[in-house]
Amino acid sequence: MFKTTAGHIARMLTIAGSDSGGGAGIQADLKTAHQFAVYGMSAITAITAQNTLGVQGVFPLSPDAILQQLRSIADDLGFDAVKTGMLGDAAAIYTIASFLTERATCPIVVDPVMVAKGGTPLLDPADVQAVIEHLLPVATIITPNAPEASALTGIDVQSLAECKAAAVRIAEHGPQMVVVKGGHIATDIAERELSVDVVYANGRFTYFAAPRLQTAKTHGTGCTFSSAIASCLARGMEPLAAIASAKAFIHRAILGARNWDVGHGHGPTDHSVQPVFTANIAPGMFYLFDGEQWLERNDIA
Ligand SMILES: Nc1ncnc2c1ncn2[C@@H]1O[C@H](COP(=O)(O)OP(=O)(O)OP(=O)(O)O)[C@@H](O)[C@H]1O
Ligand SMILES: Cc1ncc(CO)c(N)n1
Repeated sequence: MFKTTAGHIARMLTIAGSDSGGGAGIQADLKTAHQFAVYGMSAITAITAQNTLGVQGVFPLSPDAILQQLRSIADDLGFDAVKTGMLGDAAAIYTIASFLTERATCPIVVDPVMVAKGGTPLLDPADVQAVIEHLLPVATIITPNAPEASALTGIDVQSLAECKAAAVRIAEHGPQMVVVKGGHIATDIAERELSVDVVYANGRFTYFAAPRLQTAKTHGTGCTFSSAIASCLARGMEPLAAIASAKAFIHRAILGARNWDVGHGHGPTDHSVQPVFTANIAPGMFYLFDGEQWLERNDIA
């Protein structure tokens, strides 16, 4: 599938929570890295007892346990990109942000995980300010969903216009690129129901859209998307091309699992689908994924 230079394999480190159900968190991240032919490593921040119906328990690890994992990885294996997911609380955020400031010289994708799909908090709501003050400044790319973009900005994000406004506000805190994901927002463009991810960087918006899939099998979509971006960055891809590849991958992964019978609630996605790559992504354009390739759509920009 992929060719890697002899002796070299791109390495991606995920700093996130464990999902016993296997569809989100560390498990989704490592399955995704593997599918992009990237070597995956993990520093676990918390163990969750979780399935497709919800979260039954959350067991945070101490900042020291998190830091020791990070040091073990940095002292020996190294990494070409980092992704952060569920971090739990402000103490974990300070520890991880200081580690990344001292030891990471590679791209960092921050998925500011706050609440699981069923409504269980995965970050103490009082600690949103720690994300803003400590995590946003170290992020190369941040990938909030609509409720997370609302929590980070105070803007009630329910439409494309509000995604754009929130992206500009979040960028003021330091990340080089902001992706406000459209999974929670119904967007009708040219009479099609689309899931549109809004990307903001260097004063310009770029849009990645795909048809909205009518399915409840969306457990872990955000984790899969952000770890696909980090995997592509680890491979040396440009940020916009990495986001396009991740969007195509999550679209295919949702499609791939729509007839699965795994669990009784929000089922997981299929991480075994093939990635799709494109090199020709220009900032400022609107792109639509048709399941096979990206189409540039000037008419709906
Ligand atoms: N029904 C859908 N059809 C097509 N794409 C979708 C759908 N739901 C989500 N996506 C895509 O999946 C990616 C993740 O978006 P989403 O907003 O669901 O993240 P999330 O809420 O953080 O996910 P989670 O909390 O389950 O990990 C985005 O690229 C989004 O456009
Ligand atoms: C561990 C974990 N991280 C992130 C999410 C968000 O999907 C989840 N449900 N569980």
